[in-house]
Amino acid sequence: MTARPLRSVLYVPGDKPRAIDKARTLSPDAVILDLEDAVAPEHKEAARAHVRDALAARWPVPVLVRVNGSGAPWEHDDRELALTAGAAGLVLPKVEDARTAHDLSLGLPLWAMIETPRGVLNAPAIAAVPGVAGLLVGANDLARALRTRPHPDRAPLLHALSAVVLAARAHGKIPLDAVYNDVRDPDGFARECRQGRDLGFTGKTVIHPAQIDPANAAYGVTDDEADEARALIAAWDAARAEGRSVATHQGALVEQMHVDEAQDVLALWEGTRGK
Ligand SMILES: CC(C)(COP(=O)(O)OP(=O)(O)OC[C@H]1O[C@@H](n2cnc3c(N)ncnc32)[C@H](O)[C@@H]1OP(=O)(O)O)[C@@H](O)C(=O)NCCC(=O)NCCSC(=O)C[C@H](O)C(=O)O
Ligand SMILES: [Mg+2]
Repeated sequence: MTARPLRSVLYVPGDKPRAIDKARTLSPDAVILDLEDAVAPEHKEAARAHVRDALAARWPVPVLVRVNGSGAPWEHDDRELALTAGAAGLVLPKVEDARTAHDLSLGLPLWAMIETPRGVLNAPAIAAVPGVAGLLVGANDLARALRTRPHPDRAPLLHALSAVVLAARAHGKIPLDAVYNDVRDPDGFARECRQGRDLGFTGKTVIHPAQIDPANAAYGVTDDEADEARALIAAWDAARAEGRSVATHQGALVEQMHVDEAQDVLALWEGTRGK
């Protein structure tokens, strides 16, 4: 369980000051100011200036910066900006090996994007790097690199999505699901959020204001779910008080891991109340 909820993480193009201002008024659990693919080469420098200004302002949530990756002409300036201007973390695209993640863990939490076949294969080693806070799936780049074709239930990507969750969870890191490109398809978005949550992701990266509340709902906890978690814990406490090692709740076995899960649910509920 994360100390902070990360149900929705909003990408905002670094060269769009109006969108950056708007993001400050929205309710994602974190924001990524993007200097990479959302910004055309001729706008990179202006974007860096907008991002620096944005980081100087007050934000209600953590603000990460996605920098251009290794080999790009902007990589050093972008990293210097993220390090000096107050970003809460650095999002690094197309991370393919642990060495890169290690070398670029420069004092800021590193969020490694897994979006190439080599990145997926090396995801466990990348997640194991101490400075890595989490793994983000980049499904557009990954689909292109794998030569898969679009599929409504993401069947061609399922092995990679699960590999990212497995790697992150094995090392206590946070897995965040990929963006959903069609910002005018709420049903498809909700379906993909449910799938991502079922697969074990902590939250979803999003690209449009309209995707924030549905992601928060899909990855959040309802009052009924919180009540259910409390009831399960009460059943466990009663059983333990009677000296029993296991309990049942509504006919189903309850053991310590179910209680741990219920406590995670309550922590998320507490952390997102009113948000
Ligand atoms: C996807 C968009 C290009 C759609 O833009 P548009 O049609 O202009 O949206 P709207 O007119 O509906 O916008 C309404 C208002 O909302 C603001 N807005 C839009 N998007 C954002 C945002 N992301 N953050 C904050 N505010 C936003 C607009 O400014 C309008 O405001 P106002 O004028 O005041 O009413 C557009 O949504 C967009 O650019 N989204 C972000 C794209 C992005 O960041 N892409 C990069 C990350 S995803 C990626 O790289 C994939 C990954 O690497 C992979 O490989 O998969
Ligand atoms: Mg990408």
